[in-house]
Amino acid sequence: MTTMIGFDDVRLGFGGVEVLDGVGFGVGEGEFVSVLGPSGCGKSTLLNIAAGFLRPDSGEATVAGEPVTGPDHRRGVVFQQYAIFPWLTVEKNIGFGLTLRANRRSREERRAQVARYVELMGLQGFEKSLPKTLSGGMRQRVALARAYATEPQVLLMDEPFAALDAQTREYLQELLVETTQTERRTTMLITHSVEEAIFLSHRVVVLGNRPTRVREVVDVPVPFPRTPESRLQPEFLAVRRHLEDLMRSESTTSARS
Ligand SMILES: Nc1ncnc2c1ncn2[C@@H]1O[C@H](COP(=O)(O)OP(=O)(O)OP(=O)(O)O)[C@@H](O)[C@H]1O
Repeated sequence: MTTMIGFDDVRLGFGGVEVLDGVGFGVGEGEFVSVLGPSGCGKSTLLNIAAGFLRPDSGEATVAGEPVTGPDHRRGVVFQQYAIFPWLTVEKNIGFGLTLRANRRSREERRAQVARYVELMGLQGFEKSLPKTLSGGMRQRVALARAYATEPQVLLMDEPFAALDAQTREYLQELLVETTQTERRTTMLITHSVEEAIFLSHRVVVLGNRPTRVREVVDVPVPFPRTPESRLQPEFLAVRRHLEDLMRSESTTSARS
């Protein structure tokens, strides 16, 4: 499998405190990989390195085989806080990336692409709405639609559902898992939720405590298509138990140190 997102011995510290201590793993083409780890272990830092917002002290991140040296419109990023423009309507937000030079499309293509992602994210009827009139869950659907609409090489998602209530969060996980089954974009997702990581991913990368390395990479043998019932399958429950044990042992280690 071609590696689309790669971390090779990535090290980074802040003000003399070592955070990432030689992190290495890859995300294959079309793969969905979640990154779990104790609070403050450097998950967001890792994502920011892949996005080109931060440079490692040593080691390298690559996207599609090229070293990451700075931000690039071919990477779609979704954050916890709504990364959408409050002054643009839903459809203008979704189409925004398609007006930029790197991803520019004709007006017709833009219209078709926006309509496609409005539909995939269930935003029909809200095309002309402004973000302030939408619920938190709908705003995140706009952010996802905008990230997908440019058909990026890779998608990088940092806790996209963390600010949402439990029910909305589950609904968006279901919407995202459906989308990934039709879109197959290489995706790296940062999350605190074991359940979310399993439900969405082919594999889960577990990071350890600072100074941080990869503790384990866990395959998720839950078949696709995934549905709400997948959460009850024995394979799902077995992976959940394993990941919860790993996370628990990491938090015990950190409490002792
Ligand atoms: N720009 C920065 N300057 C100084 N320290 C930073 C900076 N960014 C992150 N850190 C520190 O690096 C460590 C890792 O932060 P990061 O946000 O990547 O962790 P995280 O695993 O995503 O955390 P959480 O799970 O709490 O969201 C933390 O101790 C944080 O305080």
